[in-house]
Amino acid sequence: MTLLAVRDLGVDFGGPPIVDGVSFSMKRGEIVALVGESGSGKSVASLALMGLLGRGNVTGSAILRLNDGRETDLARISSRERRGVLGRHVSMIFQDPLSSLDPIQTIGAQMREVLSLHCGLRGGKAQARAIELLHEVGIVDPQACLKLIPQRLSGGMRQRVLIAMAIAGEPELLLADEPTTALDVTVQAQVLRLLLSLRARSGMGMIFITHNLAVASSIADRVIVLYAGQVVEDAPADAFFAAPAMPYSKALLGAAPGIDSVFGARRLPILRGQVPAPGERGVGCRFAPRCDAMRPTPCQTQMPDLLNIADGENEVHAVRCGRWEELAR
Ligand SMILES: Nc1ncnc2c1ncn2[C@@H]1O[C@H](COP(=O)(O)OP(=O)(O)OP(=O)(O)O)[C@@H](O)[C@H]1O
Repeated sequence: MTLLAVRDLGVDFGGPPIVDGVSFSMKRGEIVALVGESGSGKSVASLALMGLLGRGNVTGSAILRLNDGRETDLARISSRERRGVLGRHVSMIFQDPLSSLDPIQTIGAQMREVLSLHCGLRGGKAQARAIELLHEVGIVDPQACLKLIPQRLSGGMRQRVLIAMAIAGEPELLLADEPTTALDVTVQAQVLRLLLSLRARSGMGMIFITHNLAVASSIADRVIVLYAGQVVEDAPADAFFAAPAMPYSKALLGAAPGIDSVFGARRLPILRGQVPAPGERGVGCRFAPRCDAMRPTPCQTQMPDLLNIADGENEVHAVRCGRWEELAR
């Protein structure tokens, strides 16, 4: 069953569009990795689809189907509605847990605030639930942790605390923006395992933004590649890692051998050239200037559509390349 349907999402801040025509769907409980080089629009697209950008900057829709069957368009949500949705139906965690936590308040005070806001719990009930949540995210001594300020915790512990806060309201959708990037590799693997176990237990869907293909292959059911503000490939993770169809995806994977677990974690390899800035995109394929398979026609003259090339009727493996069929032979 569909959890989120993003249609034709676009973002501009008064200049040329930063993100345009982004469409994808995700199912309940699915983990989608949103990958792409720096500047490809991952953060801007995800803020837009969480309703965190001004409505004047966003076009298109991001329809979230809530557990109770109601639907809400996150891209067009009012600030009043947003207060009822954030924390309860959608939650977020970011790369740097320290900047997401208040440095002078104890973890206990911050967790009680979240539990009061999103779950209506106060006093002893909030305390008990905070302990339960910290326990759930693998903190060995929750009572001691509640008394500490964030500075006293390790990076991995802080990220666990933030995850505990993010799941307090039992959201249907968690957006995780590079949540393991600042952590060392062993802790990174622990946090990924934790997120996988939370998904298994709660059925929460996740959009996982990452630069790191090893992380994506460790956690994702589906991979969506963003390039210069557009989706260029959207595929089940198995198909993506076995046989990517878009030359950009092939280049990324080809330049990052041995992707099989987070223990071999590395960031996206550097390909020649750069992602074109929003004002510097040509009329054709945006990857054409960097593509080894580029032909002047159609690559430079025509923007390829995002085409579903999956065999099965209900499957999606979409690719934005005018030559994908030739290249697959
Ligand atoms: N508030 C803003 N006003 C104008 N341009 C912006 C704004 N925020 C981001 N951009 C531009 O949007 C483009 C995409 O940025 P975004 O942060 O979404 O990329 P990203 O893929 O998340 O990169 P990274 O992985 O480095 O975070 C960049 O060219 C950036 O300069």
